[in-house]
Amino acid sequence: MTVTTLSEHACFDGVVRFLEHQSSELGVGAKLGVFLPQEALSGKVVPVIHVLAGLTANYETFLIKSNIIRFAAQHGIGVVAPDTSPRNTGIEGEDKDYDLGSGAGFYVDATAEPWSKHYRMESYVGKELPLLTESLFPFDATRRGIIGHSMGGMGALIQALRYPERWKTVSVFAPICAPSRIPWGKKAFDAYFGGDLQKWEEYDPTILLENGYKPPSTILLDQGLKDQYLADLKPDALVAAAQQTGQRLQVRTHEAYDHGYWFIQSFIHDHIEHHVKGLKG
Ligand SMILES: N[C@@H](CCC(=O)N[C@@H](CSC=O)C(=O)NCC(=O)O)C(=O)O
Repeated sequence: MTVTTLSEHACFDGVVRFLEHQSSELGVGAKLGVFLPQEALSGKVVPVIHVLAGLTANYETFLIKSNIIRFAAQHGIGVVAPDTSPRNTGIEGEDKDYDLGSGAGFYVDATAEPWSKHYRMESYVGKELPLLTESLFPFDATRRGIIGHSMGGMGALIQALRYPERWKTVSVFAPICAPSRIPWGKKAFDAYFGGDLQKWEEYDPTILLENGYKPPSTILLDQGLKDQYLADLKPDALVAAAQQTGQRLQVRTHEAYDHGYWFIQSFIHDHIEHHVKGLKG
């Protein structure tokens, strides 16, 4: 397996490294970002948090814009940041829309043509990437957390609900909670799954909760009330599903905040504390 280092940057006494490798799940070259805290550079095995970004973002966005590294460094936690989709697959129209194709993989394994060969982000972020990064760095496979924003929040919820054995802790910022009911989700699911409505249900966090899927630990969800996409995110549907099934979901709303990374920067420290309790406690 060849992994190429694209660049490396000292940061908070650790290192941010951007890498590229040939992904077996995606069938194309894939880029990612990694933060290695000082402890990991000295060979100590550390907990790790994977971060899933939203539409139009890439493998750099969350690391650069969220301020996560300051707090991950304080607690000696590694960070892994994948891209938001495969790139350069050759699928016609892949780069045409901001909400479908490149930059918009929705963290699902597509089953419909022409997407199914390369658009396998669920397996990439949930299986291939943890194994790859844990083979390269001293990241503890038994102490993995996952954070997501918007489309990535949906991805983090799907991972935590469908595969609670993979993750110990989960938290989300302004996630897409009920994709099968909103325009972004309908467009993506129609393309990636076609008319297979069973798949739509399997990748809708609200329906997963309604159907009794359980997260590994309490989900922390932060939502700004000035979020320009609030009507499409539907946190109330997720809350209702969690109440109905008695699932562990802690929701915090914030009057003044919108959808962007200024909001994430303002609360990322609480998310890291949430993960520290579960991963190091
Ligand atoms: N640019 C689009 C809107 C895209 C957008 O707002 N993306 C958000 C996530 S939305 C759901 O997944 C984001 O965080 N983008 C990355 C960033 O760096 O801001 C449009 O043209 O309307």
